[in-house]
Amino acid sequence: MAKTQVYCGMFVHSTKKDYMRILQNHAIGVKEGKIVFVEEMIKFQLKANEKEHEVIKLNNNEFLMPGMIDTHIHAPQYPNAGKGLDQGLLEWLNKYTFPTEAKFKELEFAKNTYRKIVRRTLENGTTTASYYGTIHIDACLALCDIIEENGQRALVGKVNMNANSPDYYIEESVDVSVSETKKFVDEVLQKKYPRVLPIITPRFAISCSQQLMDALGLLAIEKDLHVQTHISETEDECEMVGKLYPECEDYLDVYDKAGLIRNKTVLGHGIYLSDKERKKIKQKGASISHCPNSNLSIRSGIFNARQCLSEGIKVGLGTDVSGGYSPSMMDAMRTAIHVSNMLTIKDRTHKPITHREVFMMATYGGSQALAIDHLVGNFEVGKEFDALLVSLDCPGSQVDIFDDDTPEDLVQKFIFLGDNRNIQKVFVNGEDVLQRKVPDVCPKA
Ligand SMILES: Nc1nc2[nH]cnc2c(=O)[nH]1
Ligand SMILES: [Zn+2]
Repeated sequence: MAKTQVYCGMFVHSTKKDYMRILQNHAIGVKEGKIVFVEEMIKFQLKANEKEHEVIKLNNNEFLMPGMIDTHIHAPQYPNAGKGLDQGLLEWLNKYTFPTEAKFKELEFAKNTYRKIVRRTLENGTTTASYYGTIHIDACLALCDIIEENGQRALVGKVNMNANSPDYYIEESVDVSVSETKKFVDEVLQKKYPRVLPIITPRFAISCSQQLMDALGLLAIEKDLHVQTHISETEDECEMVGKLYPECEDYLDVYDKAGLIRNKTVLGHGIYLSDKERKKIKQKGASISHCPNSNLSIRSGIFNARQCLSEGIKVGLGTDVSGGYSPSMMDAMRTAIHVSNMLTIKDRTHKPITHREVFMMATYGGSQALAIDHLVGNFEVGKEFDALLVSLDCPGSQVDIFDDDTPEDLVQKFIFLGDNRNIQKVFVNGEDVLQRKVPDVCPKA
């Protein structure tokens, strides 16, 4: 019989009550990938038994935290990460993004690129990602296989677009777009991946007709699927949506009329949402993916995370590669703080979000945003053990520790000064997936 792995030391996670709860001298028991107990070390020591337990002791400068959850990332845009940030959203899509995504018709190119982004995000501590693919079904299916092979947890969306898109990158008709999506969803579900699910992914209201969104909304309801899309990211985009859908009350209403706003819906950005739209998002149990690096890099706007959190809206963080140049959720945490600080600089009555809120949004908040908080997101008994072993004194660490640093200071220092070198192990369902032997990444892709 497999032993229960028992990690002993310091843990940090978020709960329903606390954005950041630190447990010192605690023990977490993990059996068959699941958390079976969380208790004080003294209590565990009373029942510890060599035959049943494999004890792993953390040192003083190490801690465990939940794996990070990237609620919005475009896998096919990874080749563009760190370049082409000289345009605003709509021009950027046409000049850089659509030409790159069109290349995913080529399956080998797709596979090589997807291997790189999945490895890179895992190394940076992303245990779950909600990926946008492209319109190409074969490439999206390959992305699912590669995620599975590498041991990551994910939602994967075949992108839908049948309007206002270039001739070389558009789906032929509503029928083709819907039937390809159904085929993708069915194939993914049939494969019964333990940790990969399909997500309905209309790109945004500009590139989908109402008829297409209606059909996708029906499909999501019929099969109880997740949904992801973009909303209110830039002012130009909002203006164009107003012109394209004059019969709708507002941007959210375009999606809501189609049945796309559900408790499994994650909306990217939402910078320019009205009070009424936010109220409806909350009512419907949908969520927002805040992508701060992208919002600054392509100059979309300043999202008010404090407002959404205080209204009780579920908010996760996203990298939005490649509108955001960094695939790291640590970058997303830091940049979210800076974006919120900008609001305080403009208005001193604004209460900025802190390391505690961003930690929650990168972990538990992300799991709530993707409606997978019954499975992962924190260290509750019964959940799968998706976790990071963080070491602040590992080789290459850029974090220096001082005698008067408190446990919370260590976590703060990791958020602000840490990087992937401090992430020593990445557990998904109890397995250190960085140790997996996976096919090599082709250097030329
Ligand atoms: N940031 C971002 N916004 C979008 N809106 C529609 N498509 C995209 C995209 O690929 N990236
Ligand atoms: Zn995006």
